[in-house]
Amino acid sequence: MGEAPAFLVDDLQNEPLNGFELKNGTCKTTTTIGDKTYVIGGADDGTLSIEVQIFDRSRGEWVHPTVHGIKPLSCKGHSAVLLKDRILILKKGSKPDDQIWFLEFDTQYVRQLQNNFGNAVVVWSKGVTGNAEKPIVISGPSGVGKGTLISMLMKEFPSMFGFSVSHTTRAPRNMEKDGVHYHFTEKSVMEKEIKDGKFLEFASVHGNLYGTSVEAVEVVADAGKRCILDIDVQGARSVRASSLEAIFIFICPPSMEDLEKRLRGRGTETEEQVLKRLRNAEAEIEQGNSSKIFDFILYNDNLEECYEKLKKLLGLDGFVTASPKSAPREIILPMNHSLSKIDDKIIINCMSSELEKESKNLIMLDVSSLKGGAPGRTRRLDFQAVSSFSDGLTGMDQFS
Ligand SMILES: Nc1nc2c(ncn2[C@@H]2O[C@H](COP(=O)(O)OP(=O)(O)O)[C@@H](O)[C@H]2O)c(=O)[nH]1
Ligand SMILES: Nc1ncnc2c1ncn2[C@@H]1O[C@H](COP(=O)(O)OP(=O)(O)O)[C@@H](O)[C@H]1O
Repeated sequence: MGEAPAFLVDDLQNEPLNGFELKNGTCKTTTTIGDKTYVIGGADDGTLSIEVQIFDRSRGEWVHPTVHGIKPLSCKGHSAVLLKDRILILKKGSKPDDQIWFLEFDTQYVRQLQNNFGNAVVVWSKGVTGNAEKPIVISGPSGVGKGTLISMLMKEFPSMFGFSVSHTTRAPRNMEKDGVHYHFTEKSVMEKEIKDGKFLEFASVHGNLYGTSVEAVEVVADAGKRCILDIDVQGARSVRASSLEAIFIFICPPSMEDLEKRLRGRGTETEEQVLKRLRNAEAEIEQGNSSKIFDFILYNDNLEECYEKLKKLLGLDGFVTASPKSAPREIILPMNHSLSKIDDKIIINCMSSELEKESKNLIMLDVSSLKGGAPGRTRRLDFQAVSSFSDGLTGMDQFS
């Protein structure tokens, strides 16, 4: 049982409204789900950092949940709306790319963490507008050409794809840069971070530890790009079992002889490492072909042909890189706003905003097609400006 200011308990008991903003100047909101009230907002130490506490009404006590995910930066205030398995948080006066957040309390990922950590768990996930697509997981034995194919894709479509930079305990190769190819790290540091739940997946591969941090995937989504993960079969299996929706592609060599030639030709490994990678390759190819993990298997015989097939399955064949569209209009939610919810539409009534000059004082946030969520960002949010309800919600401007 944790300590929390007594006045909050009184406030909670008197004001059980969802999304209610406590009027005691602490910039907190409360959201009640069953016998639990989630109190979200400024810490009691006077800072505006966003903390989460749960008041268990049936037991009359405070619960301090384990909070996962990268939490939102402090803000001057926020409003909250309860959705099915998460609370939508709209930050006031924050930048457009930092104003929509979700606190998940009953999603698949939360339940998974709850099983691992055994107490109350909540997870933050930022909301991103637009149509960012599912991440792509690429696996295959060492030397098959994964890195080469990924580089080709990122070079041809720089604004479309972003690479998930893994952590590894292996030593950097000559041309590899820390933070670009990998986050090169100490084993003890990485093990501690794994224990703290910072990794989406991890595996021991060819004698070293490799892992994808939640942050690695989130920074790509934040940049509005589609995330590419280059991970081994064990990692792919873990991601498949996680709640991160992705497309899984396995790259196969034409033969073991070709694989050996490529691996030796690359000249980055010692003889001992080459032999270890070749030994592991047989089992990886076997699993890649037989397991149900992968949606697609591509043979990388002729590089150009394989690349064309990869583009085709990603829907990029014949894709002409379009001239950049005019930047989407951005809106900043005003400090002074109120919320209501009609089915899957959140109506934000702006008391004072730029939009008022255009006599558009309502913003509608459509949450009907939300995708993704923790670990990773929550995608497919759609903002629209509405003049008033008398419009019948027609004639709306798209903001995403
Ligand atoms: N599970 C997992 N595997 C990874 C990760 N990053 C890289 N790998 C895999 O680790 C293996 C070795 O990678 P690396 O040492 O860069 O050698 P390469 O495969 O020869 O390029 C490859 O199968 C990668 O796909 C990760 O974050 N998680
Ligand atoms: N289709 C291909 N034919 C011949 N060589 C290839 C082909 N694809 C990749 N390579 C070469 O094989 C080596 C290993 O490729 P790389 O992309 O580093 O593999 P991985 O990332 O899977 O370990 C590199 O020297 C690369 O230039």
